[in-house]
Amino acid sequence: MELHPNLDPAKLALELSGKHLIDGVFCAAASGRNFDVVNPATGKKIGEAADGNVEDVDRAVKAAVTAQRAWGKVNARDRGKILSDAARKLSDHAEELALLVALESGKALRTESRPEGNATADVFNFFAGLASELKGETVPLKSTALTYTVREPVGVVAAIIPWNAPMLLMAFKIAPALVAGNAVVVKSAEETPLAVLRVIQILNAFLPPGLLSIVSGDGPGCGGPLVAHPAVRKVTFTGSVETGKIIYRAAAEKIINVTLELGGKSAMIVMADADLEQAVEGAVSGMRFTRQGQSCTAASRMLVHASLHDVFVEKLKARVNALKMGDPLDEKTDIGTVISRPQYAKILSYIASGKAEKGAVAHICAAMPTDSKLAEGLFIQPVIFTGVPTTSRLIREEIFGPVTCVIPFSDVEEAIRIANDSDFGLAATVWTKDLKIALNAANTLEAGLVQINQNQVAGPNISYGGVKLSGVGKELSLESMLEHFTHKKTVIVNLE
Ligand SMILES: NC(=O)C1=CN([C@@H]2O[C@H](COP(=O)(O)OP(=O)(O)OC[C@H]3O[C@@H](n4cnc5c(N)ncnc54)[C@H](OP(=O)(O)O)[C@@H]3O)[C@@H](O)[C@H]2O)C=CC1
Ligand SMILES: CCCCCC/C=C/C(=O)O
Repeated sequence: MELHPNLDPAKLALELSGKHLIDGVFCAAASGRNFDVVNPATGKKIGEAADGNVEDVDRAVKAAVTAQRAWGKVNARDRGKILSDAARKLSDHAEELALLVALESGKALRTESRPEGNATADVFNFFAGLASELKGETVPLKSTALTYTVREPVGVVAAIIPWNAPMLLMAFKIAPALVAGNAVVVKSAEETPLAVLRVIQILNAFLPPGLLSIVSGDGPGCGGPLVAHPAVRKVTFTGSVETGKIIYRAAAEKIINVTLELGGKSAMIVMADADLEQAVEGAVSGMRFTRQGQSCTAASRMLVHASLHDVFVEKLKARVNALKMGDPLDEKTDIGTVISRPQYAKILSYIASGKAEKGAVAHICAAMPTDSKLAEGLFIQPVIFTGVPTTSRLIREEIFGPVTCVIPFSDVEEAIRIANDSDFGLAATVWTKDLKIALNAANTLEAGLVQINQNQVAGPNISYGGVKLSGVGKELSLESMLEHFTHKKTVIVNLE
């Protein structure tokens, strides 16, 4: 199979190996140690990442403090212009970035990694265009005083990112932070350090040294010191609830603001009058089967009116069965692998516990790849469970794998009750032709994002973030830049 003759992702991975990017230059870890980066589709090592520790973090943060002082004084529109030029460069490199992320994450190039590369550049473009919105207000306090507010950068931001959409979720954080006048130090996820390092390298060509650094390393040894560093004045994080709590506590010690995006157990409610074909398509895209379900918004609880339940399940099975699992770099592949051995084992244990539930039926879909090169690949066949009690861990816990449950309901009230009976509250969808039912459901669902008759947002400019255990704060909107990456300062001038 001859693929992308001018771009060799294996060569790119090796070139990026064993490096942080601190203060504008590539450097090795202070400890001299690296850890392996593995292609989850083959089990083979593709490179190494620098194993960062407190020393690396301290260098990155100190460089950020110095760079931010000057960057914060650059006119906002000029910062926006710089980021807009950088976004264009990211677009030029989108295919290379897609190949790298496909290689290290196992996400299929056509369905997942290429869209991620393009969306990453788009997020930078979006925030670059918002630079003029960094404005204040005048306050009618009294006629003998001029009272106004200004938006000031918070200073140095720590961005701790996951592996499921590493470039895109990093862009959610660093694009608004930089446009708002901050410096950023990123800690990448151990599984996916390479594509994001290349993104940071590309951006650094446009930015002053030290303004945007990236360190790789493990969570407690590298992410921990970054969050705790006295000069870090804001933390923005996407990942698990457990790590989110650790970060929230550490931020509380310093009384600094955090944004936490901690995943979900999103409900998709298919009412009796729904357009079934549309709902089934929404189930396939919403569950993110093409990413092995490794999405925080995955529609992992499908509540379907009892009158449609059986036919919905049959249609969904047929649709998922048609997806091709295989080599992530092959253009014909729909579904790649899961990310790592621990995640693979965790997902399989959920599937086993689901199968052991009384009354549960596991509908296994899509064929495993047969290519011997992929024999060690972390492929899991999508599973659609039916007959699972709503008390099951399958329905209550985030699996972050290609596993969904279809749950029948008999009336709208029951559907809403089941949907809200969750510790999470990130996203939900409702499928109906009845506008009144749709809007009532939107009003009562406990979720940060509710979509009606669709399961995909077109692009940035939504206020994205959850309630309950799904996190605090918003991303991807003007509000996220203003509220989470600036302080509002009030100035009162006595005119008497
Ligand atoms: N909301 C979402 O989009 C995501 C949710 N998850 C959920 O989390 C589960 C586990 O995945 P996992 O990768 O372990 O998630 P984590 O929350 O552990 O990892 C996310 C990021 O946090 C870092 N980290 C871990 N511990 C600390 C710490 N003490 N201080 C600072 N940073 C830290 C990680 O580093 P390192 O890579 O070194 O561990 C990684 O960069 C998944 O099954 C899924 O349910 C996971 C990813 C994304
Ligand atoms: C649904 C709103 C757009 C945000 C997308 C963030 C993606 C996260 C993920 O897939 O895990």
